Amino acid sequence: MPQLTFAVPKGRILDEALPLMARAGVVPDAEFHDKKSRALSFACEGSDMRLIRVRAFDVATFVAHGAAQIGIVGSDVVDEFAYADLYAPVDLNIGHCRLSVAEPVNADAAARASASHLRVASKYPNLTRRHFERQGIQAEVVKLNGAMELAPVLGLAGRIVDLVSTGRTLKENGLVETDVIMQISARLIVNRAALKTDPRVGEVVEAFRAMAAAAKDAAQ
Ligand SMILES: Nc1ncnc2c1ncn2[C@@H]1O[C@H](COP(=O)(O)OP(=O)(O)OP(=O)(O)O)[C@@H](O)[C@H]1O
Ligand SMILES: O=P(O)(O)OC[C@H]1O[C@H](OP(=O)(O)OP(=O)(O)O)[C@H](O)[C@@H]1O
Repeated sequence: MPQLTFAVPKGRILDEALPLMARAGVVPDAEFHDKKSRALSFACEGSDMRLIRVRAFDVATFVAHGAAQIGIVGSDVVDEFAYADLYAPVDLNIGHCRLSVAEPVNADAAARASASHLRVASKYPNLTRRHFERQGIQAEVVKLNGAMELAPVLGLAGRIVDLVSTGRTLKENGLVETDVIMQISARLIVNRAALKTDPRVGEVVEAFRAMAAAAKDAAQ
């Protein structure tokens, strides 16, 4: 059997995910923690699994295409892509935030209510379009990869759709949250075909399921 590949995101979920992974038996080798290392692929202790560290959106792409069989990623990314080949069986209860619409504090509420078309800056074009479609509004999405909060001030878009946790970033950039589109947390994801054909994938899912259930019991 070829080596299993587990994809993790480089960003902020990783610190919270590593202790959960360890409880499920997935422990990267020492090189993973070496800040000077330029390696992107790492061995795991006590197993022949390989860990790859990639950008959050790319975790879903690697897993959906079967290049990695397992991964960890925010449900924002899972829902934005909606890949048919990707299955998200375990809520890891970390990386909590929400996807929201925001606009300048001093925005004209009357103009907003009558708008049938608007321009929105977001890293999530599909979720953004879908949200406004449900309200009968055709949204033109300007795709940005970060610092969405700058778009209204600079006239790039009237509103933004972005992740919010404490709300500090919105506040410090003169924006106010107007709608919550969805609550988000990190998920274990697997490639559906790999889950069907490779028993090792199911074993990893069960280990994470048991770990998540034990964590939930401990929290109650
Ligand atoms: N403020 C936040 N609070 C909690 N979780 C967050 C927050 N921002 C993002 N997340 C979660 O963490 C995931 C990764 O976010 P992060 O900001 O680390 O990546 P990124 O900088 O957008 O990624 P990349 O650099 O690959 O584009 C998001 O997809 C989301 O699920
Ligand atoms: O509500 P808050 O607690 O302020 O968090 C929200 C911020 O966190 C995320 O950005 P991040 O810090 O990951 O930077 P980036 O996405 O712009 O790289 C998100 O895109 C917001 O900008």
